[in-house]
Amino acid sequence: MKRLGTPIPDLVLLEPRVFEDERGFFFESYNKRVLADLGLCQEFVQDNHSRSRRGVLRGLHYQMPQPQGKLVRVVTGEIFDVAVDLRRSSPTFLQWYGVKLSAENKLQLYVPEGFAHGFLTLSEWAEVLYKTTDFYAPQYERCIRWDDPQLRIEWPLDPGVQPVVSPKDAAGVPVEKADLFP
Ligand SMILES: Cc1cn([C@H]2C[C@H](O)[C@@H](COP(=O)(O)OP(=O)(O)O[C@H]3O[C@H](C)C(=O)[C@H](O)[C@H]3O)O2)c(=O)[nH]c1=O
Repeated sequence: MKRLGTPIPDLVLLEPRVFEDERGFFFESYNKRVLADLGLCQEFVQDNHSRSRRGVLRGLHYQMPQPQGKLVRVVTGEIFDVAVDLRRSSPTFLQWYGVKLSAENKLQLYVPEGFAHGFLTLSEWAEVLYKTTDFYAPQYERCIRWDDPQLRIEWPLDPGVQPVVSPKDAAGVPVEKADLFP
């Protein structure tokens, strides 16, 4: 597993070592010791799996209190994965980063606690697996609008095309009104 840099130091992009042969491929999608050697010593307590059709946008979500770090990967299709730094004390406060994660590139993104997370589905279908560092707590769930005018996230949407979002996400708040991290 290689640790690749991102413009936001705590946001980590990982590239697994893939073993290919005439049968197909094998790779360790998660190895606690390997991640610890790369500086990621988080304990994960929950695995999530979602499937989305093209044009679905899930996010921007975070929990407060009880924030979740998330280790995100894609096993079918492709997504544009986005993380936003919501930590007021961070030099990259309110900066966002987006990256294409796909079954093909096998890249993984570690989104730390204190970040909002969301993704846009780029393929006909995408299945996203992610580990979290704390348990789901719906009572603490927060949602920032995906098209927040201050964040100006450059989602790869065709001009004039709106994403498919849940009613909860359609009711997301502007970041200026959101509860943010210290
Ligand atoms: C997140 C979650 C949801 N659920 C239930 C609650 C709902 O009945 C149903 C769908 O939940 P929701 O619409 O919140 O799912 P997403 O929109 O994919 O939410 C996720 O999307 C973005 C990308 C994230 O980063 C978060 O992990 C998470 O908020 O699953 C659970 O039972 N456990 C869970 O951990």
